[in-house]
Amino acid sequence: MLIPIDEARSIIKKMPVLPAKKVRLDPMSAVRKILAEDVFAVKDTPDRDVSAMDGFAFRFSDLEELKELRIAGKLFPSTRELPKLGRGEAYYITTGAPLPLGADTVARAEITRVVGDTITVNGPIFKGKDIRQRGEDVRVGDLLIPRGTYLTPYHLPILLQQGIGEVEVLDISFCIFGNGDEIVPWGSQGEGIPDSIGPTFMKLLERFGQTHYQGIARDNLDDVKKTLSKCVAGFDFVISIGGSSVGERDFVKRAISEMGRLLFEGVSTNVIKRGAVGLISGKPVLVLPGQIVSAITTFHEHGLHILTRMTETELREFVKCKLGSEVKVDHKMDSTYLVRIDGDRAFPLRWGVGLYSELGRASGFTILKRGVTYKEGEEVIVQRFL
Ligand SMILES: Nc1nc2c(c(=O)[nH]1)N[C@H]1C(S)=C(S)[C@@H](COP(=O)(O)O)O[C@H]1N2
Repeated sequence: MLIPIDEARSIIKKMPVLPAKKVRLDPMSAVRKILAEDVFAVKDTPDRDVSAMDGFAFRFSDLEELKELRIAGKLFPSTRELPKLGRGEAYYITTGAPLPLGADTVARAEITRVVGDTITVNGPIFKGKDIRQRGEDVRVGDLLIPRGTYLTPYHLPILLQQGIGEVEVLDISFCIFGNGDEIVPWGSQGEGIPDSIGPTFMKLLERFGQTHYQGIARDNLDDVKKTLSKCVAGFDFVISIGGSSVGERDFVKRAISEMGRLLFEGVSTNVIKRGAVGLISGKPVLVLPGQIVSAITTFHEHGLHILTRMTETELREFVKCKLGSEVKVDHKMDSTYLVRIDGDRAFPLRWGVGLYSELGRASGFTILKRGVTYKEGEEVIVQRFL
């Protein structure tokens, strides 16, 4: 029986889930994983007042009064002992070097003139110029990266610069398998249709932990059950692809019912309608349809919701967009549409469950009500793809 999507959502909201596993990794290894803790700054950045330019550091009031300052020494980023600035003195300083004690201004090299051991400044200057203040970028205790963030190489410099040696990231293990006598495992040389959906999830889910490819279950109840058993025994989250419909050889839902509990077998929303959710030995089993657009959208609808529950962190991203063109929903049920987001507009793409060509263009999907004609510019909620 197909149930309304709201009912499926409330079943997922209430289903028992085991808490997501986590692991502490060094920042380099944590890139392209999902952060499982808030990361706070452990030090001010910069950790002291430093020069923003190559030039000379001095007290602004000395320059105003004396016009000419005496060069008392040189300071580099490696300088440890900070000299005290005497009256009328300036220090040669390079970018990133700490200021001498008492200095409040830097004049960059281009506007200073050096004659012997003195300098004059010939250019715009004011108190505080070209200094990066301690804590200007980050202060101790600031929230640097919130949990749930997908760590990218752009997060790496802040972690490294802060000297943070380890961060906690999600470490959920996924077991992924396909169903169908016509399918051959991805990468194999045999005759048949190579699995193109399993590998997609292998890559997509890496950010949540580890992914394992269990290959293809043959179209018989025994093999589907055997495959499910292996997955459930060794992994936290099981993803079955294909064999989700009502064909004579679609066994996966029956296998789940016999081995555990099928929480729902489908929803009355087109494209994602055959996606189902079950539990075997406390492990979630997500049944994805064997059509690429259906599989991806169903994963985002049900799978990310389950992961959000397991991690107690909202992993889904919803955005309000204006429809880029009119959509007439002339299906028998509410329907899922791929969209491409451009600015604040969501442009519907071609409709279909297996349009590989559209997936690469899509930013996410929206679910629209049956029988309704949505006008261009009308607001819709889009769930963004990972
Ligand atoms: N008779 C029938 N066939 C059907 C459907 C259905 O609802 N009824 N669903 C279709 C949809 S929406 C999808 S995505 C695919 C799922 O394919 P699968 O069984 O390989 O997972 O089956 C299609 N075939």
